[in-house]
Amino acid sequence: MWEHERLVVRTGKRSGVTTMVALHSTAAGPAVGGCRMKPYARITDAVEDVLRLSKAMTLKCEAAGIPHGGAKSVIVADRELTPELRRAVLLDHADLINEFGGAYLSGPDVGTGPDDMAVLRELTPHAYCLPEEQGGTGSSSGPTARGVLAALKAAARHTFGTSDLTGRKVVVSGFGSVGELIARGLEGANVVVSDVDGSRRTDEFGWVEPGEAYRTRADVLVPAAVGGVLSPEVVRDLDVRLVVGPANNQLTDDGVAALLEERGIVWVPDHVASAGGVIYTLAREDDGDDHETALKRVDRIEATVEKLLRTSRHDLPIGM
Ligand SMILES: NC(=O)c1ccc[n+]([C@@H]2O[C@H](COP(=O)([O-])OP(=O)(O)OC[C@H]3O[C@@H](n4cnc5c(N)ncnc54)[C@H](O)[C@@H]3O)[C@@H](O)[C@H]2O)c1
Repeated sequence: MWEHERLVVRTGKRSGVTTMVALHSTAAGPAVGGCRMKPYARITDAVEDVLRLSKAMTLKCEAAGIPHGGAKSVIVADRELTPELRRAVLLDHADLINEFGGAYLSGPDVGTGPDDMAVLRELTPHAYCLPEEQGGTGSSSGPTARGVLAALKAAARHTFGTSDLTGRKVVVSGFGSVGELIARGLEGANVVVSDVDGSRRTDEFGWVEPGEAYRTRADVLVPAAVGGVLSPEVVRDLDVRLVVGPANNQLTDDGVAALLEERGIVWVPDHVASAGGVIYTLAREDDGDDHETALKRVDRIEATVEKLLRTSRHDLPIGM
């Protein structure tokens, strides 16, 4: 069923590169969502991605109590982007954002960062998270990681009877900007990390090869890389009691939530666990909150998760 308000795909006049915006919903307010830049095997894969991610943003805003709807944009990086071409693509994308007249507010996502937002801002006011020296709040990875740790606290209390993870084995799959901060925040835990990029390996934490991360016996699994990682086959082999992480759209389809539940694995939906970044950014940039006040808003994810797990069907005895 088609449930999006708008999907616009454009080939940029400066760059010749395809970029797109999916507006899922503006029912609650202007739609927010990051701008993802990556290669896709087929253009239809990019369309599928932008549609799924934009819907997840609506769910994320709703769960976080933010008066915004969900959207997302994708830049199809189907060729090498020299600095000049990257700039041209971003300016083209800014034109596309302007076509939405403020109904779509963009920020960084996988493949883009605060410097890219500054380029967008040259042509559109609807870009968030500019570098701090340019008056923005910069990368949202810190608040996102903080939100995941808040979710983990509530989920651990629910699953293990205590939020203290001392001695518990935690696998963090995706040792990128958010994954690294989560790993560092897991004080006392036996943290094992994994990444397709072998250069990310460090003596600071244990290491597991990416192919093994989802089969490793542990207490907690933190998906912090890409989406679509929890398929029926993967869930069958999971050997953990709790899954909570920032990766967007972790399930290959909604039915996988029931499979997790059947296996007695507590799963915190990613749209709840990963909301720290958007909560913090809007608190600072729209509401004018100071840093500490905005972080307190992020910390409320703990209470949200506590309530969710108390009332959801996931509230079942652990069967492992
Ligand atoms: N950064 C944020 O504020 C934010 C907010 C909400 C959600 N998220 C989501 O969290 C996830 C991580 O975001 P990030 O900003 O840390 O991204 P990132 O690009 O900094 O890190 C992702 C890491 O995952 C690794 N990776 C990619 N594919 C992998 C695989 N199959 N197995 C293991 N590792 C793999 C990459 O090499 C990289 O080191 C993404 O799914 C993102 O959409 C991020």
